[in-house]
Amino acid sequence: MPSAVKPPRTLYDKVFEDHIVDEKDDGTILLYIDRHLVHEVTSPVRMSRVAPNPIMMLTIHQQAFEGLRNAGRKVRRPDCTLATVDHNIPTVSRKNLTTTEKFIDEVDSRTQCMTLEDNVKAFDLTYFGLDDKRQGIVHIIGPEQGFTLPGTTVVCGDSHTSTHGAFGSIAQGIGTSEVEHVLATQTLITRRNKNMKVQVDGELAPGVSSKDVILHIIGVIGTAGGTGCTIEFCGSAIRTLSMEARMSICNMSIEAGARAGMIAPDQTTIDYLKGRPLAPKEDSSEWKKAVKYWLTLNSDPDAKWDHEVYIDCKDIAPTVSWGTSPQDVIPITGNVPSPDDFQDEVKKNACKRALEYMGLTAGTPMQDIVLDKIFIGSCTNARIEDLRAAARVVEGKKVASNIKHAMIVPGSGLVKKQAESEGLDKIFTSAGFDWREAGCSMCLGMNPDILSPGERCASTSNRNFEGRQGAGGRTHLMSPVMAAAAAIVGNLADVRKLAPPSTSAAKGSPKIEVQADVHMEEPNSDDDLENSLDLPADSVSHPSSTSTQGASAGMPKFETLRGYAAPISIANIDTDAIIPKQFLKTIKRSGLGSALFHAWRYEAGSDAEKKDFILNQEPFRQSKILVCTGPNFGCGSSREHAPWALLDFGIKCVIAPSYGDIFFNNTFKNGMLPIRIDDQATLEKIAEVAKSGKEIEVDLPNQTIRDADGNELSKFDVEEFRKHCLINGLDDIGLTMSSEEHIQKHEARRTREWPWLDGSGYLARHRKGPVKIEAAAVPKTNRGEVVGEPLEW
Ligand SMILES: CC(C)[C@H](C(=O)O)[C@@H](O)C(=O)O
Ligand code: SF4
Repeated sequence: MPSAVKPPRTLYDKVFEDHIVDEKDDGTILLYIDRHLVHEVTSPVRMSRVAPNPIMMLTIHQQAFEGLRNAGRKVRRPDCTLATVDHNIPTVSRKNLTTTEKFIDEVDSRTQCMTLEDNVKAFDLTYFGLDDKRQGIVHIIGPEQGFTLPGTTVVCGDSHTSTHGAFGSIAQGIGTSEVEHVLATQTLITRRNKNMKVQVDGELAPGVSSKDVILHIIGVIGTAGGTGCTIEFCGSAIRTLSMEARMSICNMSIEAGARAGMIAPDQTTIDYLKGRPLAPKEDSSEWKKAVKYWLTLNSDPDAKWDHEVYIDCKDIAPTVSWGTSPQDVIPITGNVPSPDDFQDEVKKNACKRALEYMGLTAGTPMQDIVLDKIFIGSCTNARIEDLRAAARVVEGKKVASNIKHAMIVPGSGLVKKQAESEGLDKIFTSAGFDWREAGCSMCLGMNPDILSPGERCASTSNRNFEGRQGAGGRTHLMSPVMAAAAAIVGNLADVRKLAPPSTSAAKGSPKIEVQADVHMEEPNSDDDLENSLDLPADSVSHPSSTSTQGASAGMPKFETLRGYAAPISIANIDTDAIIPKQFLKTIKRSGLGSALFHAWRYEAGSDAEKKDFILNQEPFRQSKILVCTGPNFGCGSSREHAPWALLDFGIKCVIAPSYGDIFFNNTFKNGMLPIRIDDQATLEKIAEVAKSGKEIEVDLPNQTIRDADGNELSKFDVEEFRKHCLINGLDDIGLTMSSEEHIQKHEARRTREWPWLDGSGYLARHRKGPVKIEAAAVPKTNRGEVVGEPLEW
């Protein structure tokens, strides 16, 4: 008889299993999503709908919400969806704010924000707009409001969704196609991640914070170290950290290549959640039931790990980045490394390239590096605790005269308000800092806050990619106290020499007097609520009479692809490089081919092509395939604009040793095929054929790559479900729609076992539970044609 005893499981396994709606034999899983955060950049755009019949190729460019409208679909769980604007918005004073339209000067940014505003009204979603003091970076406001809860699944069209894993939730970034899928079905088609344990033990030294811990970890395991994994951070050092510090760590799991990061909930988690507006009411029976469940969420002692990493705190110093990848880190006491310090060729070349971009000479002491700008902000480090820690360093001192601009950008309106109530704004402004409104700001510079070419910045953000904070800009990543110290000294600096050393990460460490926490505010009445949400009174009701029947749209089929293949040999090509941020302001998915690899393809500030870039040479201008011999292609941001740009250029297939997980997923959603070839010699052989300018053939049905004469170059693996969808041009949403019964069953269990997860939006009291979707028996295009065989879940 099979034993009823479950094998030992990890925290991830436990939460994952509690969300499985349905599972297929090949390991494809339909996962229920408890919490969906939405922002303006990745929600308006919808994948192009392409009719499967090549003669009638019809491409319709729709917005995500527009796609729902056209298919007669609703947002299934408005009560589990929370939207805000953060990436595009100016961070200048909002004193004169009247409307978004008048406030945002830049046309494309304005359009993106206004499109979201229209959509949240039409679909009845909770929205924190520019005039709402709860507005802020999406990963700051979720936890702040108690929207993020332990044991939940959380998604957002944003890679740093990993932040929310600090609560013991499975929190993953998704692409725009998946955003639409979640809006329509409240589920995600996914697979199990591998389990990786990163155990950090010991005591953090003075001046060392959680940011140093995560930078150090990434330095050790590399930016592809966590590929395919959920990392659980554990160990005595992690246990002592505050929730804010844990969030900074989980936030950068994505820079470690992981799908998600998690920390088991404990008393610190529970204390943080007490009284948050969207958490169950303290001392209610729901709260007690929730706490009991939350405390069961930890890894069993004998749980099996796919990878284990052990870190001793005594090895962690205040850490800064020197290069253009988050793995390029070094203690502040070190010197700029040299290519000769690296053994393998790929790393030597990456170092050479990074030093050139960063304008650095090997051997220079890090503390001799002179700065131009300081940025304290971002979803990694713009919480109240970060600002308190930075203020302690800055108090009574002045920003160095060589610093052109030092900005503090709080993560949310409530962080800003709290900081002001503690007088932190005064400390910063007296020192010469600019005190701004909440938003993503110079973390990626989609708004006017950017670096000019050649400018060097000490930044508390999470990415130091080429051009990340502005074309030609140079970013050094570090903790808030280190950025504060750098502002005062004018160079990269060691905070331990400057401030009374303290560990900003330790629980209960703030030395500044804290007034009542304004994070707890909740609207008093429905009128208040409707005013602050900027919703017309009648919009807080009720499903319209629109049919919920969803016709599924098709995708272009992928069978055999023959064409020129462009060889590239760079490691860690991030999606910022594939398509820089200035091209993300579109509400369409088309026309992005000209922006592909923009900084590498064109001379700075002009349309003139760089002759040596492969895609500017014949016959590679006509490439249909890209062969990248460096690992971790498409790492970083979740922007689906990256596959859209490749596709629009004409590239439908990428061959590489490994990929960023979100990029890998996004390609399939667009009818593209990413192939993993992990044998380097085989890959080099394919790249050689590509380089010779001869065509290559990728045969998906037979999973074979051939040269132009039909000789086999390699076999490749592809998951059965994905292959089936590609060959038949199937659209995921249509497939999931046919699982309505399973979804309803899960929702009934959810209401029974985890009642606090229902109706958690502020508008819940007006709502009557999930919006029912009806099964579409056979997937169809939005013009009614059947696409491929229906696939049962
Ligand atoms: C715009 C968004 C897709 C992106 C992300 O996913 O990370 C952004 O937040 C970033 O940090 O680059
Ligand atoms: S990484 Fe930067 S741009 Fe991306 S969500 Fe966080 S703050 Fe915003």
